[in-house]
Amino acid sequence: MKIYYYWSEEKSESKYIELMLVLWAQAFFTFADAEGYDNCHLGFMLQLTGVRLRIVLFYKQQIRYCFPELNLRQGRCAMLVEVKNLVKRYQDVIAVDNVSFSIRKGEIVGLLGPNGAGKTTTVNAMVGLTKIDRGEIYIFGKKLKENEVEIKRDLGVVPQDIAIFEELTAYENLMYFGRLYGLRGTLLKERIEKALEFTGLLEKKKQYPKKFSNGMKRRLNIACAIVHQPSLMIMDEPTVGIDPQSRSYILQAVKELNRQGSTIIYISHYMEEVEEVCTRIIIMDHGRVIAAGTKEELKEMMTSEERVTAELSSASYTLIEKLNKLAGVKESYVEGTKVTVISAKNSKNIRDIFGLVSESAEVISFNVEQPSLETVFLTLTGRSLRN
Ligand SMILES: Nc1ncnc2c1ncn2[C@@H]1O[C@H](COP(=O)(O)OP(=O)(O)OP(=O)(O)O)[C@@H](O)[C@H]1O
Repeated sequence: MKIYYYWSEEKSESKYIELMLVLWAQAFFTFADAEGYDNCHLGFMLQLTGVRLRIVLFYKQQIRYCFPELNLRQGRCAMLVEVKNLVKRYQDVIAVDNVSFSIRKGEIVGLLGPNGAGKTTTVNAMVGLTKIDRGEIYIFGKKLKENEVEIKRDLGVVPQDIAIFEELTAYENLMYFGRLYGLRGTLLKERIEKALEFTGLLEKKKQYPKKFSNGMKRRLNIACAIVHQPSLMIMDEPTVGIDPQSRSYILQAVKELNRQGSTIIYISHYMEEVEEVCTRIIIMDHGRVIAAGTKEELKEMMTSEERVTAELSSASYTLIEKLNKLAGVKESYVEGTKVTVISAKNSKNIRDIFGLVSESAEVISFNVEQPSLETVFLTLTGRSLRN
């Protein structure tokens, strides 16, 4: 079992005592590296503030024991983002209805839902653009309400509507946004070059965005959001209205940003994009979170049966009778030369099905059908994602 230890970033008055404590602890435990808590089941945290020592034990990223008192702020350190019971109303419309979720460092979390589901309102609240009616938001372990300026310094936002200056060149746009984040001098120039290179716009740096295609504008929008190399990126539908080539470029860039250390919240109503880039998905509808998990977990949650189809050189009713007698098979039927077999979940009868169909005729194709996220969404909401 790996053990993780975490040092609070609060100023300690004695680094020497901290060091002694670590040396003492190391005599008893094997440590995982400080970044590795995601894989750790058990951990402890020592914090020394002034003369006060606090010991926190956690299990599966949850605080289980804290001495001398439970300090929730520290408890949230394992989570990069925590949204709790968020409510936002616009007159009669409840845009966000008691939404709670948390995000760990290193994740790419997809916020998926149809138009009007409450996705943009949720992230606008997270970046302080929308005043909320109820709830709490913690980012980097700090309460947004009290630490907005500090939090925003390490946050990158790609808004749904392209937010660039058409009358400034691509380079000047980045200069503007870089300065907003406090970058100056050589560091600013280096970061601009990097952001332009990253988004494939280096050769266009002296050009004005009004001459850019929509895809290039979207890429410049992203460059402006990453120029200060934020730890957390929020991308609100960054691929709307662009050509497939630019879309693929942006999706690759999202993955690369994550490899370089950014945690990403990716909002979309394109199921296939979310499936491609996200490590976890939160599905919203009518202002609520209706499901969350990895795509495999979501599919698993929704599937009650397994479906196998086989295209054969010829298909007979004798084969159907034999298939129907197999353990776990609920139903099988034939349409022309195509045979479909529906079994209960986890029947583990694929080998037997293949055995029977291949005995009976030549197998042209054999597919074990996987449920799509679209099916998951339909099952959960009763409507298609892009209605
Ligand atoms: N400024 C506003 N004034 C009034 N109602 C609003 C406002 N902003 C959003 N709404 C309403 O709140 C609900 C949630 O909207 P929101 O934009 O958060 O959804 P969304 O999931 O981001 O949708 P989309 O994919 O279309 O951006 C909708 O019913 C919308 O009409």
